Amino acid sequence: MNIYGDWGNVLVLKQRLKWQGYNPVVTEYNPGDEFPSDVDLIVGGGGQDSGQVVIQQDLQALAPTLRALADDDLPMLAICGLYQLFGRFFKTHDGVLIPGIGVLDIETHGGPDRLIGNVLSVSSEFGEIHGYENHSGQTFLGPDAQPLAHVRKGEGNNSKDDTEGARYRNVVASYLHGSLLPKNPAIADFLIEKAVTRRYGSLDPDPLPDADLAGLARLSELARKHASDRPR
Ligand SMILES: NC(=O)CC[C@H](N)C(=O)O
Repeated sequence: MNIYGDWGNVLVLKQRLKWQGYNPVVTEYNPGDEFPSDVDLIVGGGGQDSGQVVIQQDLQALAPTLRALADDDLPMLAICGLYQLFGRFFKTHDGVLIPGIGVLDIETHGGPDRLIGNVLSVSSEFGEIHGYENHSGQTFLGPDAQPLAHVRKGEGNNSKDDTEGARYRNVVASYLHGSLLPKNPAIADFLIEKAVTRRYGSLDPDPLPDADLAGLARLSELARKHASDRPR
């Protein structure tokens, strides 16, 4: 799935890998496709309730593979609608029960109101995380799920606690679109580091000239600043 610019996450991972001297190959996956036998990183976006219903059967068929890969420390990024389906289930506001794949110990209940707006959250791993949320689902973490971050502005997982997203091994899950990674390169670099070290044993980036590095850091800083100045 892909909504509110989530494809930007793929572009960021691709570009940052290229800057580090790697040659990433992106394989798009749609329901019914053959699942690639050899993957280093899985990225999935959000979707409307109807889109989640469309993919559910295929996702269930992939569940054992995805659970095994997550347990084998494959890095994954799951945003919003896919984040919900990485959990136990999403029960929509209309009462439709969409089963999840149980990578994450979470459950999601659709509410009458949508949680919409810019979000600022803080994570001990990644610092400040900026993004945009738009969901009816209220997600609650079970004892085996860790939150990705704690919300300072906005709603996050639900309107009751201040958690946002979830973490499991090298799986990063978040409600935040925008897309997430251009404004939060620390998460992109975490996923890249895990993918590359899992395959090659170590990350050995080509050094970028200082001027390029400074320019790149300035761009993502500008994006973060712009996001943080936006009203909710
Ligand atoms: N932005 C999304 O991916 C929405 C997810 C889900 N359909 C919800 O509304 O909660």
